[in-house]
Amino acid sequence: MMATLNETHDPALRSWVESAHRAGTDFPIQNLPFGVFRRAGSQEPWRGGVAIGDQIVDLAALHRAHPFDGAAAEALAAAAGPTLNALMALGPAHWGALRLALSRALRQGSALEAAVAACLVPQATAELTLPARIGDYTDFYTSIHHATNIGRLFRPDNPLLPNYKWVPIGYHGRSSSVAVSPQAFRRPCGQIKAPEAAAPVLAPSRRLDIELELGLFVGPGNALGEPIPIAQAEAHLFGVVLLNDWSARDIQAWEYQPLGPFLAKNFATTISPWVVTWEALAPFRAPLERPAGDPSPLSYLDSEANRRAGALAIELEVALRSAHMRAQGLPAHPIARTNYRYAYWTPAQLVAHHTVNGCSLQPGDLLGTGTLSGPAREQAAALIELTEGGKRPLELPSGERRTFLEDGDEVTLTGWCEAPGAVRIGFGTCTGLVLPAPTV
Ligand SMILES: O=C(O)/C=C/C(=O)CC(=O)CC(=O)O
Ligand SMILES: [Ca+2]
Ligand SMILES: [Mg+2]
Repeated sequence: MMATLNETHDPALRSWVESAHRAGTDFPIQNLPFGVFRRAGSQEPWRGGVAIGDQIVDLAALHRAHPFDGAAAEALAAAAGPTLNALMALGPAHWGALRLALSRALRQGSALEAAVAACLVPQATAELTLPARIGDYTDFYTSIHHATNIGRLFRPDNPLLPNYKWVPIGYHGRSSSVAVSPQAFRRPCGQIKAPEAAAPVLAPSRRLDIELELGLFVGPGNALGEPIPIAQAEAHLFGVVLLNDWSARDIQAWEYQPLGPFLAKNFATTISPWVVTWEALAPFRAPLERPAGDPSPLSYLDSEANRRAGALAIELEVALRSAHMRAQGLPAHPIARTNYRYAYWTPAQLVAHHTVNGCSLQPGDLLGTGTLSGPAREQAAALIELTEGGKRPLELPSGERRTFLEDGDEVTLTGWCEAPGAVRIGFGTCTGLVLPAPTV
């Protein structure tokens, strides 16, 4: 089941919220992403909101005004609380009804203009928190370019493992350390063993890296023991955020065999606060491109619809700003640019695979796509690839050089979608700041 184009995607729609039409806005009326917010510095309850232009529609306040009926009203009630789990649990019919009702209410000429205008909060006065209580977090490995590049560094003799083209590889991550942007976190300490050393030491990571990913928020779950067929997989996806899977490469290199990443990747994972809904992404679907000669996936991972339009074209960028650059007033410096459409496995395949053994997903679970490197060198989505394992430093506009992250570095991910006949929509930003390690 794939979200299809409808009146909410019409590029001709105009909102009475003027900032929704400013050039370059991430949040035109065709987007309408969901988040959880309150006024900054207040003790107000957290509640759901929808971004439009530079404003937030306060969904708790709107719910009290009872503007909608039926499924839209039920979905609005579910979105008024301190997490979006209840909304995510409802499924595409409810999500679509609420999106349509909000789109109509925000259009020029709407009879609900005054009622909705009374519920607007400027984004500049708000703080955002995690959109959902994340029960479980899984991180996949869907870029074959990343898998090949990093595999070459970790396993020179065997870069791309033979299972890669058959099975969507992933690992179970840790939801307790997923936080919303902007996140400041301490450089992790861990066991590190230099190649020539006889024994490891406990020390702050010196190879702290980023991973530019997307996060998929699960909607309705499946009962334990009941796989989700690929044809229904997308009905279980609520929406998409930017995700930075901060990674300590020196800790990782020593600990990861044979069970995979553990403490190298569970000290901080930053996501952007606005969840761009699955339905808002309908104009930006793309075919799944696989090199000729690659094996066809097993049938539970394959469908005509998935081959034709299972991928998503989302443009992604990483920018770095050091403490020195901030002091000099220099803007963040783009270091990589890529696109989600290069992924080897689609979101529907990830859902079908994750549940094929009967594993249950629950509303608010988070699936990381994996590092989204593209085929070209400047499309590498982690520093370990961009700098060839730390051998080719990047030059920053401040004159500094970087292999891995230094204390005080701030990394910002951005993402957006553009297509002919559609209005550009964006994801906002996902920013994290590296603080010095604790003393150990
Ligand atoms: O190939 C490896 O051993 C390690 C790979 C990663 O560090 C990447 C990982 O977390 C999955 C991903 O982001 O693609
Ligand atoms: Ca990752
Ligand atoms: Mg992580």
